[in-house]
Amino acid sequence: MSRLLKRMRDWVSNGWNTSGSTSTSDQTIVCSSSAGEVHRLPLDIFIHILQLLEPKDAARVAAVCKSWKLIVFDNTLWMYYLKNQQDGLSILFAETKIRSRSPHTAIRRHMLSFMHIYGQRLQSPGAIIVDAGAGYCKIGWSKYDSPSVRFATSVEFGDMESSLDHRVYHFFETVYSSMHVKPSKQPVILTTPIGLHDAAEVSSLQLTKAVIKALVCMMVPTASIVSQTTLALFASRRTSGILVNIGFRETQVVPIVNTLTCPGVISVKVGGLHLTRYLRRRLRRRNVQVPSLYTARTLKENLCYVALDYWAELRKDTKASYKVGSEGLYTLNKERFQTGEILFKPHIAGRNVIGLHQAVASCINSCQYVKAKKDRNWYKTIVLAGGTANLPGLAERLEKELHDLLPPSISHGIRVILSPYGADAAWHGAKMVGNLSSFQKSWCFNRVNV
Ligand SMILES: Nc1ncnc2c1ncn2[C@@H]1O[C@H](COP(=O)(O)OP(=O)(O)OP(=O)(O)O)[C@@H](O)[C@H]1O
Repeated sequence: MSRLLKRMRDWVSNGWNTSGSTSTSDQTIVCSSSAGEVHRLPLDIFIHILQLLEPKDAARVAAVCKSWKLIVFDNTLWMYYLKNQQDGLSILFAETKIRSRSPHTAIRRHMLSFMHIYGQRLQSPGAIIVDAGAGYCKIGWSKYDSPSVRFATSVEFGDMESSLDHRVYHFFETVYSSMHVKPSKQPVILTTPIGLHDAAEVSSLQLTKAVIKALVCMMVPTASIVSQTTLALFASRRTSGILVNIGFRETQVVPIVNTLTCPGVISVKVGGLHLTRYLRRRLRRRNVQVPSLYTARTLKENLCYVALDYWAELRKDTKASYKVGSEGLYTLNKERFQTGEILFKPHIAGRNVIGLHQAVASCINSCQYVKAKKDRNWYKTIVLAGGTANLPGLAERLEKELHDLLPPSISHGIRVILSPYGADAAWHGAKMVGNLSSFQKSWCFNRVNV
């Protein structure tokens, strides 16, 4: 095998195929004599040898003869190369399921040339992703592994006294200067809703206009604006399911079918900030002084979890400690699971809203008759995203509550899945979109500088 591989590498590096045609006498000699032993190999072994070559070398091998060209151009080889990259499964998912923004123009797999897709992905400039959540903004280039810059969104939207246009412009200036890129060099993907601190005062149309104005002023070449929840679902390699985003100030339960949000979205005004405040209040009641919300947040993120059975948990010793910087060691007991409990019983934190399990059950009831392509039970997959979804035990508890709440005919087969990316789920969904071979053609609906 290694001898054959070496010979193939030699053919490639000696430039037998530089003309790109199979009709020269030299190339005929390659096919009929030097390549003779390769021609006798079973096809799968020949493909395996090709897989050991660099993709650019495999592409050159195609010029040796017609039968090699057929094998090299076949999708099997290029799907292998795509799958073997970092995040290969996500790349294949993206290129086959979300190439087109509209699910109605989905292209069949056998009509795609994966060799072409591979080449286009190499040439793609990627995109700057701006996921401006209500609490935290995550920014990075789509070719990075994860967001490279994070900051509190409200801080960078600037002075509350200045005009909306000015604040949005200031925000994008911060984005580009922190990324050290010129706005005119890269397309941008912006997730919605944009977490402008006082968004209630501003209509989404006003905000969109201000965003487009800022991007035009900055000469951004193209832009794409996509919903956070749809992107978070993509990040778990799905196009249908119920996406539960536990955000900064609220939780959204969003039914998505074949990439489109369908009626039945439920918003509950409980988010990570409420859990942090509740933990701080409970600790103060025990005379534990927590100087800042930042400290409470750190304790929450490092010590809190969700109990599978709340009443059984109360009978256990659940003490655990955590050192917060120079402030010292904090010891939490029941607060460790009582904090997350407000997701299911918001009234204990003084919030007059329904619990997470009730919101999800209500969403399931309202959308279970919507049909998804090839998946009758799409609504039985519930994907948890957002920072608070990282609380250990949350997925198991929600699944248990749903089984208790819904009739067996509906609850049978329900699965609650944790997004692999937590708070960064929307960013990672945007990364899939921004690196697509079809990104600029299919997803950038607006050439903002014309
Ligand atoms: N490991 C963790 N455990 C518990 N909570 C966490 C963890 N990591 C992050 N969080 C919480 O998640 C919240 C922020 O979530 P996220 O970044 O998803 O919000 P956002 O994107 O700004 O909000 P939105 O989705 O509403 O726009 C914070 O309250 C943070 O404390």
